[in-house]
Amino acid sequence: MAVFINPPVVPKTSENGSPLRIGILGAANIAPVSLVYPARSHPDIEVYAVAARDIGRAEKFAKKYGIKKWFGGQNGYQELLDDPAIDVVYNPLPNGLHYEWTIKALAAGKHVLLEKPCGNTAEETRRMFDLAERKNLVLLEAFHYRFHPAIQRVKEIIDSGELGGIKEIQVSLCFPKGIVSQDGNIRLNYDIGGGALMDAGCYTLNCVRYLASNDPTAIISAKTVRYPKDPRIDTATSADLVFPPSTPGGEPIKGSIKCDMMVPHRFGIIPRLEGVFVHVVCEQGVVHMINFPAPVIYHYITVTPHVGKKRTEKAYSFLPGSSAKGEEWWSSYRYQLQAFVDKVRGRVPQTWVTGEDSVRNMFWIEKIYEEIGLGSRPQSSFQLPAHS
Ligand SMILES: NC(=O)C1=CN([C@@H]2O[C@H](COP(=O)(O)OP(=O)(O)OC[C@H]3O[C@@H](n4cnc5c(N)ncnc54)[C@H](OP(=O)(O)O)[C@@H]3O)[C@@H](O)[C@H]2O)C=CC1
Ligand SMILES: O=C1OC[C@@H](O)[C@H](O)[C@H]1O
Repeated sequence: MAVFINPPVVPKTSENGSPLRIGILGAANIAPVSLVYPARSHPDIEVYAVAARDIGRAEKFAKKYGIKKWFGGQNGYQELLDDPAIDVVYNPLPNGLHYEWTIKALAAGKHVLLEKPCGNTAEETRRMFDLAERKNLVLLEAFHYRFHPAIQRVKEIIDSGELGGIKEIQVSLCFPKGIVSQDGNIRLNYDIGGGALMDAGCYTLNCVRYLASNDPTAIISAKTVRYPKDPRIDTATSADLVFPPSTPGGEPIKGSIKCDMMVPHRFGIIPRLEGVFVHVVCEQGVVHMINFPAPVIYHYITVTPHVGKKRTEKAYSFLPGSSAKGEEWWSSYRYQLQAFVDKVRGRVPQTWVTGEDSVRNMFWIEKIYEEIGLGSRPQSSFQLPAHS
């Protein structure tokens, strides 16, 4: 079994007395990989509780993953938030519920690790980060891939100038039909923030902005494939964007993003697996990375200069001698958890995704939805009661 899902279990040995205790809102499919396994090898965080709408489901999840406490039923999520033993909340609810439950968690005084995308709109995102700031709490949008050394290495290569200025950045996250089940999948439900651009596309947009070290200045074009059963949902979206030049007096960068959650199989039977990459064309060469969102499973970075030898790099951990922590088997989620705990504990994390970055990412998701004629996903009507 891959080490990242079966990591060495370390004793909880916090310098601060007891480890941080984290509670999960929802027995979400992603939670074992994104949090439960990574926390096993972190000495200073314990997955302490889970809440599910159905108490039986919460109990089953808790017992399966060795979680001490569970909450369920109509008030289960709120009971978890009200538990004074809990310091941190992980929010992997459907996108359209991110806002309400993050606001409630912050109001209850908890730090929040929030799944991507932050919410349905930039306005929701801004409000969440404002509240976190007012309450002096940590809030992070879980763009886990940013914490892994591999994408950081890609950025280091293009920023070093060894290949000259950046001309074009393409980021693609497309996966074969069948991965997103069509039966009740949250990604196909408009009311709770579904859509390919929200799901996979938020990574591609985040990544192109990260590599361009900038926000787009314009959308050149965008196109989409609508879900036949609900045309408000995109099953695939692509967009061509313009970014400011990477060098003074240089040409603007062209940024292209592509996401698809239902790529048809080759000859109708063979799943296509080639659609997950970052491709950067510079003045004097090209950098290509395979599998930027799940680099621990497998990745490679090829650097092809116009003149000179092509090379292939891999970056499963930071370079020896670096002060940054990490092991070759750490997943992007484990790197992310390291940074999150560091931040909560008042240390400087190796990497951070700022609130402003998250707000801008959401702003451009909405812009692209507007461009393709689908419009933003519905903004939450939730309001904190005045006394909170
Ligand atoms: N970081 C990453 O790599 C990934 C992140 N994600 C993100 O994580 C979040 C959850 O994704 P995923 O784990 O696949 O989702 P799930 O389909 O597992 O749903 C998550 C939880 O949402 C809860 N829920 C609450 N209300 C509803 C509702 N009305 N309809 C359906 N579910 C509801 C369920 O909780 P309960 O148990 O209480 O019933 C469920 O456990 C999304 O924001 C997604 O974008 C997803 C995959 C990968
Ligand atoms: O966050 C995610 O990452 C990988 C995708 O497969 C998934 O749909 C998405 O939610």
